[in-house]
Amino acid sequence: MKTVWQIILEQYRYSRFHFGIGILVALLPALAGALLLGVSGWFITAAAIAGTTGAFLNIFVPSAIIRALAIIRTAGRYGERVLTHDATFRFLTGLRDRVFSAIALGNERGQRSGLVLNRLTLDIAALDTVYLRLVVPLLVATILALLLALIWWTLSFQLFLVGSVFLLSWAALAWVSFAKADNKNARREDAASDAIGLRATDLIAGRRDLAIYGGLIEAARRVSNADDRQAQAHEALEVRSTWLTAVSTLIGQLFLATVLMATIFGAASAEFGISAAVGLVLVVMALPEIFSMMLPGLAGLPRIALAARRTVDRLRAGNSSLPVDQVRGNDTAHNVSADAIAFDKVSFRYPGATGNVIDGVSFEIRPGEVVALSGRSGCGKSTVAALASRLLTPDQGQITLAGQALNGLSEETLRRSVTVLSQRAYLFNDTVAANLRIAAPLASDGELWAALEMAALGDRISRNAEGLQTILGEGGVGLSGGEQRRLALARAFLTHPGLFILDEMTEGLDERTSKEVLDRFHSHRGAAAVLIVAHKKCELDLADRSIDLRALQAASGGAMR
Ligand SMILES: Nc1ncnc2c1ncn2[C@@H]1O[C@H](COP(=O)(O)OP(=O)(O)OP(=O)(O)O)[C@@H](O)[C@H]1O
Repeated sequence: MKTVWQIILEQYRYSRFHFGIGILVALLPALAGALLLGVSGWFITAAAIAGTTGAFLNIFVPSAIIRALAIIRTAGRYGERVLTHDATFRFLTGLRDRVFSAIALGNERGQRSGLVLNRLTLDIAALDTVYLRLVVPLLVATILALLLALIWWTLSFQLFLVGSVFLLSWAALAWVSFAKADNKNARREDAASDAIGLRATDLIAGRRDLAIYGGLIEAARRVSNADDRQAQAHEALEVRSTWLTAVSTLIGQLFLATVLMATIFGAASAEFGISAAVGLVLVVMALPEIFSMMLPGLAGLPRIALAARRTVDRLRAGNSSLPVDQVRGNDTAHNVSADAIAFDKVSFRYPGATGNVIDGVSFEIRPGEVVALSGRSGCGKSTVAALASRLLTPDQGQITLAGQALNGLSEETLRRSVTVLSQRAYLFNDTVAANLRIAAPLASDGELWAALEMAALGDRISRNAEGLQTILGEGGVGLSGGEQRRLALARAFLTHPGLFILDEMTEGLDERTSKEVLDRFHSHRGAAAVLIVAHKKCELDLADRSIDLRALQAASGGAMR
């Protein structure tokens, strides 16, 4: 529950004004609603008594008060919806920003994207309710309870005693919900939801292989099992929520009956008048409804706690991975006399691995030079490429780009200075132009056509009636593997970086197409230096110099894979 408090505190700090005004405005309709019932009850009874006894009763003041309270309640409800939702959405907007940057900085690298997306959606939806369903109703109920206790105290000690017992019963119910939240079933429901997402994705993405090897039914059964587990956990949480509502309703009804008795005795012993007694009973009638507003928040606590813990972890990891000023700095990698990139005794170990995959590696690539990185499969070539583009951060040693520490560069400078071309270049479900403008948002149509020409894709795209506005399917469907790679090449040409990193760019292409794509790249890369993770002869042929990573590791005395 500590992390739930942390999230509440974060929201309070994010905007104290919106946090406070939401609670104040939520208090108005609750207070006006309770008073409306009380004053109406008193007024109707007093009018009835005046009618039978012929006593004088000023009907104008109470009527005006009733009308004013009705207006305040209606306007307050509207204001409450607007302001509490506004406070929540403002906070969530800021939170999403920070969570997305934490994910972008790679804190959940290694986890499958479907899993990250599923958790992110569930977590943000759960945190959505913290202020609206937990903080606001709990504070409103507490403030009203204190006000009522004060009124009872001034009217009758007996009434105060009875009222306090019931208010404390509700407080105990809220405390038990906090202290004994059903975290086990919340975790079970969460794990089952993850499993459904992952298994369903596998089933859909791998349906061809599953059909070939006869695994479709088993894969479907695994999705269905996860669904059953989620339903069981969900049911257990719902049973708990139903119990909570039942106990709260029971407290409310007992409360009403007891206050009714206490006021009857109070009126009978002339402690207070009959009209005031009816008013008091009606005020109390409003309480169960006000207290029931906090039930959805209390019932959802286990899920909220899970989401809060994961979000706080993400934010912590995000803060520790790269200081914000490094991400947003306005530095430039422009020292033309320095090497395009230099590794100095760089070591890296994957989390959970037993040893360093890269161990004390040093090499440099001079401006304009094309260097091929070779070595047997699994020796760490792609890891070096990921380190060079700061997708991974070294555990030891230093990497410099144009003489500046890679770690100290802003994200913007880094992405302008280094372009990575890999076999996984993703093509979005959007127009050709939009896919290209990811690299250069301000590029004109003419520049896009020029880049397509350089990548030998101009003819293919101009054959479509829509030209640059042709929609590509998800993942670039509609273009062949070679054409998709060329589109990624055109996108890269729009960036004009100081260093290109080619990691298995021609993977999956035949020798002829690979050579064509590489030749295109070579003749239009300009003055940029190139680091190629080389698997094919045509990639080695392109290079001015070749580095054998295994030999390099052995020379530095590092581990040999
Ligand atoms: N995310 C990861 N977590 C843990 N280990 C990893 C991860 N990625 C790669 N490895 C391990 O690190 C080692 C180096 O992987 P890397 O992909 O860099 O090798 P490579 O030389 O590029 O291989 P290939 O030529 O087959 O593509 C391998 O043993 C691999 O299993």
